[in-house]
Amino acid sequence: MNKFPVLEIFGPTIQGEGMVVGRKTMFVRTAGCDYSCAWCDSAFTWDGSAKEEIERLTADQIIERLYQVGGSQFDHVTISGGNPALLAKLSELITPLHEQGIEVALETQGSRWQDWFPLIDDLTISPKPPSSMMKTNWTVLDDILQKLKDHDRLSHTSLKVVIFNDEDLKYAEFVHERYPDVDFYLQVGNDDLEENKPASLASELLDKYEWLIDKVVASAKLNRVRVLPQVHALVWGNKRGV
Ligand SMILES: C[S@@+](CC[C@H](N)C(=O)[O-])C[C@H]1O[C@@H](n2cnc3c(N)ncnc32)[C@H](O)[C@@H]1O
Ligand SMILES: Nc1nc2[nH]cc(C(=O)O)c2c(=O)[nH]1
Ligand code: SF4
Ligand SMILES: [Mg+2]
Repeated sequence: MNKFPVLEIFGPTIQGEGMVVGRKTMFVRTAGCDYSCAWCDSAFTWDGSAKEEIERLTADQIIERLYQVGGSQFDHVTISGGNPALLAKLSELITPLHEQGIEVALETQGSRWQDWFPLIDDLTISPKPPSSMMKTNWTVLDDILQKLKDHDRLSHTSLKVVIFNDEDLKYAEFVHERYPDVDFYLQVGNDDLEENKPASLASELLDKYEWLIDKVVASAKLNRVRVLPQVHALVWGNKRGV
């Protein structure tokens, strides 16, 4: 059995972002990322600061832990990271979850394809805008979306771009024009990752949400789109494990 690097297993909570926002879910957060976004809200998964907390678990052990933590109060698991798409054998986790009637979602940035992507029920691909300081490999992203289309999985797929500034909005317009058939989400960027008073953060983020809504409303290139904040950040701030 393969062992997967896991940093957190938590929930049930709600999915705070994107295509299934509000859905009651458990989270499995894997360690390691091929990116290092300037504003990553989960940098502990790749910057070495939590390396003592990384556990190497088999799929069976992850499922056992999910039930220990979540009881029988869940039927949906979201795999995030880090970049879980670095892990070749995740079907070992996804297939048994499906066999137990549990739906599986994935959060990834679209830098790597894995042959288990077509198994995912709610697949969020989140290419990174200029403010992240990362560079999108369009050949790879084109290939991922083509493969999902070939597997007839576009109805289970969404694109989600985090927005911090006008340049990011231009990037989002470009992404949406390139993949017009894929459901498209714009998400408020949180640039105050140190704030530990949820109420103060929520008030800042709601101002940014209003700014983003105004910008999207004014864009002729962003029509078949949805605009969302990170609901978990509004409710719990920058707290980990929620
Ligand atoms: C931490 S990432 C992990 C999954 C994968 N590496 C990715 O980036 O898609 C989960 C989601 O959080 C978003 N995110 C990260 N930092 C953020 C921030 N400061 N504000 C808003 N969204 C953020 C990412 O863009 C991504 O959509
Ligand atoms: N509640 C909640 N929703 C989320 N959606 C995406 C998350 C992530 O960090 O990938 C996340 C998270 O960490 N918590
Ligand atoms: S790709 Fe995701 S986990 Fe990796 S650095 Fe960027 S936001 Fe963080
Ligand atoms: Mg998060």
